[in-house]
Amino acid sequence: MSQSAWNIALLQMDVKIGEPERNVETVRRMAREAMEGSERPDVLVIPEMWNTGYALDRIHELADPEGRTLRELLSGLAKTYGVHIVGGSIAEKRTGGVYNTIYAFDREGREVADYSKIHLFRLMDEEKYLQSGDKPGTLELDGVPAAMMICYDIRFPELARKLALGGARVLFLPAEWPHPRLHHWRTLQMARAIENQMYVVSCNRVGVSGGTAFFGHSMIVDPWGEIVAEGGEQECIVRGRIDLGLVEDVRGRIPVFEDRRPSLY
Ligand SMILES: O=C(O)CCC(=O)C(=O)O
Repeated sequence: MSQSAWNIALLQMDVKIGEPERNVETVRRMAREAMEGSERPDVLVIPEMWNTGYALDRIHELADPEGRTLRELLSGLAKTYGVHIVGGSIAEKRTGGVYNTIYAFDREGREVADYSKIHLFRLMDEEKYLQSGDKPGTLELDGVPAAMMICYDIRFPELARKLALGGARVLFLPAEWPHPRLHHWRTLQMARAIENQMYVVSCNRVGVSGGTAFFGHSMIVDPWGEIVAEGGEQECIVRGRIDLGLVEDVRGRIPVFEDRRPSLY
């Protein structure tokens, strides 16, 4: 089955640094709230590192071993509500260290994909505490090819292009992106959406942690670069509907992929 449209709900939460249990309660509450009302979402998206925040100096003690507890939680929520979940990213402990990893689940609660952030953000010392993943993030939901990146990854156009050439029609982007780079955040998502003619669906956190203020502005950008939905700076659920047929329409009108000259650059 290939779906023609999705209702999306972005759980733009305030992540409490170093308090996984409180953050679990927030995710449970916001997932429940997202499912209320007439426009039931098809997909829920959660921010980056939502279990721990950037408690990097304690990350080895706080990270979820193999992501076991949180994978069970997210799978249970997906099954209970009959919704796909792109489970933000979590700090998870594996052999070799702590990874910043997205797990994704389908409406039956089956784990369908995982992706560990491959570009670690040196401005926030990630490379000192985290291990980087070594494969791009692809998934399929309702037969729709999609992709996953995390926060800083959006600065790497080569990665988004590779995922689009691989067939992705929607790019999911959990993030913890702070002030003062709101202009970069919005512009980079619009650019990736326009140049790859795909939806970009991001979920950023809000709140202040360790002196850093996170601005939210979770977004859904369509393949023309138009903003379908955008959050403010408070904790909230950002909702929007995406028409998956628009991807083929835009790709047909301006055939960027066919017009590429990769032998020249
Ligand atoms: O690239 C940026 O400006 C922010 C990236 C970031 O905060 C992250 O990857 O966690």
